[in-house]
Amino acid sequence: MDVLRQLQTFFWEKRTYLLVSILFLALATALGLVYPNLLRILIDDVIVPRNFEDVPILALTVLGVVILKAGMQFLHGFFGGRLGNYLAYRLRNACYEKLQFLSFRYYDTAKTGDLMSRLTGDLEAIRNFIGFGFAQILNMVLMVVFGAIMMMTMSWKLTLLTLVCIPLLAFVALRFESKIHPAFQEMRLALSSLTTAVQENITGVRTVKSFAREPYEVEKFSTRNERYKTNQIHAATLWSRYFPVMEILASVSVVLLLVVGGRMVIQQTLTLGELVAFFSLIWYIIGPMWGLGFHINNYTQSKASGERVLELLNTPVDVVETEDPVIVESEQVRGHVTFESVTFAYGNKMPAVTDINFDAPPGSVIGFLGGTGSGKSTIIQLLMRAYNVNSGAIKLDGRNIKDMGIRSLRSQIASVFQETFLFSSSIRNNISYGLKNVTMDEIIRAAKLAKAHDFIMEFPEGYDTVVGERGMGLSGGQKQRIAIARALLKNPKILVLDDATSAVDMETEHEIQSGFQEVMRGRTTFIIAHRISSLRHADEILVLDEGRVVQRGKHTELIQVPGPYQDVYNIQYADYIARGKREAGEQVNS
Ligand SMILES: Nc1ncnc2c1ncn2[C@@H]1O[C@H](COP(=O)(O)OP(=O)(O)OP(=O)(O)O)[C@@H](O)[C@H]1O
Repeated sequence: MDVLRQLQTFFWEKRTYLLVSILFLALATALGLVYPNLLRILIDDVIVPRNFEDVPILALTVLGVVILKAGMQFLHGFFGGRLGNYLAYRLRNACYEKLQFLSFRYYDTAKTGDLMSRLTGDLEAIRNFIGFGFAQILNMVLMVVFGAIMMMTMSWKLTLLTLVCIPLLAFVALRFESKIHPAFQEMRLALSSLTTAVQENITGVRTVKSFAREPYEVEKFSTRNERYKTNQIHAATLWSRYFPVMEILASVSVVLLLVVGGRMVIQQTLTLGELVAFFSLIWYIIGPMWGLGFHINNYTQSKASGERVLELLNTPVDVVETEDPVIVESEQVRGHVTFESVTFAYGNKMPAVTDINFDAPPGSVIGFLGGTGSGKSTIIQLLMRAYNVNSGAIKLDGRNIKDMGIRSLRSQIASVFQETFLFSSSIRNNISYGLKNVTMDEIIRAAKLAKAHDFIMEFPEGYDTVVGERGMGLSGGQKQRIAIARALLKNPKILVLDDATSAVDMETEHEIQSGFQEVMRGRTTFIIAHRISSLRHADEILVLDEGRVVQRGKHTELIQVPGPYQDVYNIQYADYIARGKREAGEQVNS
């Protein structure tokens, strides 16, 4: 019920839809009670006394009731549908909004398939239950109550006899529910693992093919498909057993009624019309019992779905703004970044970075070098406040970034990451992503600086070329150049190049970097690179190892001292150094 109470806030505004929908369903149910009475009148007052002149009026009454009932049912469906759709619409928007604001920490462990199923299957279950299921459960109660009252007015003895069968029917229905519910849950899990297999296979199709793992993938899918099939067959078997059992039980009550009711008619304590009316009323009692298992199952499933959706909506966001965050305008920002004894760990793991200190005055270039997993990207993530630091402080223009508005901070930073994400839209939209009122000239200028203009113009549709999901149809280097153009267009005070030129060849890297020299002017730039050629012009280079700064200084200083920087230099410049030595030797010899 707590789930319902929480969901209530999402449809409370339209609660009249719920009330009206229930009201019309109750009216339709009440109108249904007219049929058995009409039958009674037909037999007792028309057929037996042979008053056939009343037949047309009775037929017209039946027609009127049918039309009226159909109208009520339509209105119930109409308002129920509106309510369910309104709720699903609000929940979908709320979930999507939540997904936008959830912290990076959440996404570190989130599963795409699971999130997708919350936004689709679970929302659908909630929509159905609030729109229809809830009213149906109330209606079941109404049918039993209305039906029993009506029966009482005819014969209390027969009514009690009918009601005696109810516990038995309810018992079977509940037993069925307790079996079908886990079967359905198992089916959902099996389906989820099936869709995950498909999703991962499509996403990782290149890896699968390069390892020639197609037969293994087919086998994996087939096993999961087999599990899904077995679950479906199990559920179908349960269903097919349920109905005959319920039918037999219901027939037993019908037989009992026939025996006892028939005797009462013979003894003239019940009219024939009343007995026939009783027989049609019995479905008012048995019908809801048949549906009991289904409705309870529907309720528990929707409740579980509601919990899953609410769990997402109630997930705490760990990076939050202070009560009164400082909002800085781009024009006021100078881009002075300082890290003061910053230490940070992901979850309960060992710190990813420990005691990081540096000062990056406006317009300076800071380079990071270090082996894989040494903490370079983590430093950048912390600067963007993707995570809160565990200790120490990160400052922008002397102000701790945790006191700043998150949007205001991030809008000062443009990043180009190792992995480029392009939206399935035109190249133009991808370059101008997140920016308003950008002219085509500005886009072209940024693309030219990123050395992307020429290859874009080679496409027949130029900047209007639509790139597919994950930037299909473009090479790694081309995607990266589009991402660089996107960052340059943002015109930020702080530029982050996280292995930004890793996917382009040396020559293009050189070209892009000469473009960078121009755009980096006046911006504080952080460069993460594996190639020394990308870092040699930095004002300060920090060499990291296992999250700690092990060397720092300028390129010219670092190559002089033995240490990791010199080692990397010696490896990357082996040819160059050997050539230098050869030339020096030749000069000495000559
Ligand atoms: N999202 C995350 N959740 C948990 N641990 C993480 C996460 N990201 C990185 N780490 C861990 O933090 C440490 C530093 O990782 P980081 O990505 O900063 O290294 P890096 O120097 O940028 O490496 P690379 O050059 O391979 O990109 C590693 O031990 C890594 O396993």
